[in-house]
Amino acid sequence: MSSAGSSGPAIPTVDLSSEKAVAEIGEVCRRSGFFSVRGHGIPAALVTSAFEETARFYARPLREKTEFNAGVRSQFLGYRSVGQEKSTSHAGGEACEQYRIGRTTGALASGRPADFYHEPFRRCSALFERMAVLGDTLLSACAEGLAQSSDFFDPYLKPPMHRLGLNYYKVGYGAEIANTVDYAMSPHVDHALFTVVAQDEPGLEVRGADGDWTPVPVVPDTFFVFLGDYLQRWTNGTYKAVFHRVGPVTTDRMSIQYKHRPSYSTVVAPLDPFVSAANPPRYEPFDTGSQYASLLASLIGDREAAP
Ligand SMILES: O=C(O)CCC(=O)C(=O)O
Ligand SMILES: [Fe+2]
Repeated sequence: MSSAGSSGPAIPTVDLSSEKAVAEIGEVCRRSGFFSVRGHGIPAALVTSAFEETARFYARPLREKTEFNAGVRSQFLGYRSVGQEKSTSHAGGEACEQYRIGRTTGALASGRPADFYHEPFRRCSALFERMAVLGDTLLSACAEGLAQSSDFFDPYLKPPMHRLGLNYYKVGYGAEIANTVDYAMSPHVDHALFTVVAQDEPGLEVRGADGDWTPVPVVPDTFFVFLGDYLQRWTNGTYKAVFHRVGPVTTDRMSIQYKHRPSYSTVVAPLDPFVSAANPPRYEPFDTGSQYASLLASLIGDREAAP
């Protein structure tokens, strides 16, 4: 395992093409829950074209972007305008424009099909598919790192509800929505097994076990991976979920975040191998269907355009 990062605790880098990768991932998920990956096989040109496509979308006039508005009927796929997502830590909103692609579930009444929301994002959709394969590889390694079989989590991902997020942080967006904090996205833990991030400019920061924030550098050909709530909950805290935020933005910035997620309505609670009389469940069950959907509705509201 090598290290990258100019300040704060070093960020370990795992080379996925190495035989040691599985052991390293297991170790780092217990220790801090975050690491960089290289040797992942996703072409740099695909990531570059996904960023270019994202920039082209955000350069469109607002009235065109709002045709793709996220809401209950889109199952929160699509466009979230600046500040539309409320902060969980201050009175304002998140100082960025956002977009989500992913599949919908038949368990909820759907309006427009997911294809409609993917239409402006052909390259990002191709990247999404590659990320899902990478996500499966990482999840197998996470399982093996827990001394379980590589397919241990597979029954909970049939079908998965992965998401690709495309965020744009323009300088001044915080002031535009009268935020009184200087960071651009509030500290939070993701509702996911883990998240894989590409940034075109630095800005992402992660909180370590010591409570200090570490900036995540932009390193060519690497992605940054951090664990979310669901793996911490399933493993009863053996694996660590990572608080993260986006600091003050001094240069326009984009991020692409891939969230590896279980199927709709999976109830995530500490699993048997991680619970005993000496180690009782430390987390309540969380329903990734109804509980997750009402959380999104409370944070994002419903601005979906009429079909
Ligand atoms: O922009 C980033 O780097 C991270 C965004 C994020 O944390 C999220 O969308 O959940
Ligand atoms: Fe996040």
